[in-house]
Amino acid sequence: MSRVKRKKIVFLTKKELAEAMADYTATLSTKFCKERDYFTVVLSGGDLISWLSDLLEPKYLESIEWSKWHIFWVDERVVPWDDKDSNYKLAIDGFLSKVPIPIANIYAIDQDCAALGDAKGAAFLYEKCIKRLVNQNIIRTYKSSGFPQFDLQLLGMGPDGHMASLFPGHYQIKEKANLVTYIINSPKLPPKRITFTLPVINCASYNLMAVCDEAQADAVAKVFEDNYDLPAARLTADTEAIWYLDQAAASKLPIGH
Ligand SMILES: O=C(O)[C@H](O)[C@@H](O)[C@H](O)[C@H](O)COP(=O)(O)O
Repeated sequence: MSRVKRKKIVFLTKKELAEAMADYTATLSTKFCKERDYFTVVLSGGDLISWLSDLLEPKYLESIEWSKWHIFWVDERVVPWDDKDSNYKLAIDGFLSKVPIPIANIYAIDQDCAALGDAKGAAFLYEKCIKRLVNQNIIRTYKSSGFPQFDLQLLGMGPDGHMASLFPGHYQIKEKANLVTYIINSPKLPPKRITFTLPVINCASYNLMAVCDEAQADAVAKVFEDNYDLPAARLTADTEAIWYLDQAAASKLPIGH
């Protein structure tokens, strides 16, 4: 399994963090569109989507090869697509409806499972969708493992140290065989969710974890002490695992860290 050491950059403001995230994403878009004609991007929920709005600036809007983007979710709440808690809805409303990514390249969870609250079915069908795209070579595979390798994942962390829907003390963090798993008693509401498993998350070429605000500062400090009880401390990547923090989120890191 990939084991790159996590890096970090601390930004003075959220605005600077968002600008840097847009620049990072645009640079990787250029790289992967040139190398393989596709750019596979994995989103999470939470505040992340609002920070992506810098990509709507004309300099990016006009230069990015949006038609080559393929969009996935590292985790999704199993609620109807139009529910206020849906990560799909959040991303569509805040970002995806404003850029020319073909709708066929946006891979939401199965609509019926979402409407019925069928987390197990949603996880099964999302895994099937990922495997189909691996067979079509839209998603690469990680070395010889056959695991999907996404180009860029944009992640967030909760104050308890969860990432995606992998929560401390819940067994999903140990899942190694499946690509996608599910939880029906998530400590963060809503309770039913699907999530990529840790091996899939860590196979990605680039993982950018963006964390702002003081509520996450204790968890950030524990992650950088390598406290692996926190799922987010286990984040690596094939090429780069980078943490973008604002000053408040970084405020409990030891001086000089
Ligand atoms: O759907 C979700 O709940 C998530 O994808 C989750 O993993 C999120 O990324 C973190 O909880 C950070 O959320 P905030 O950005 O809101 O702190």
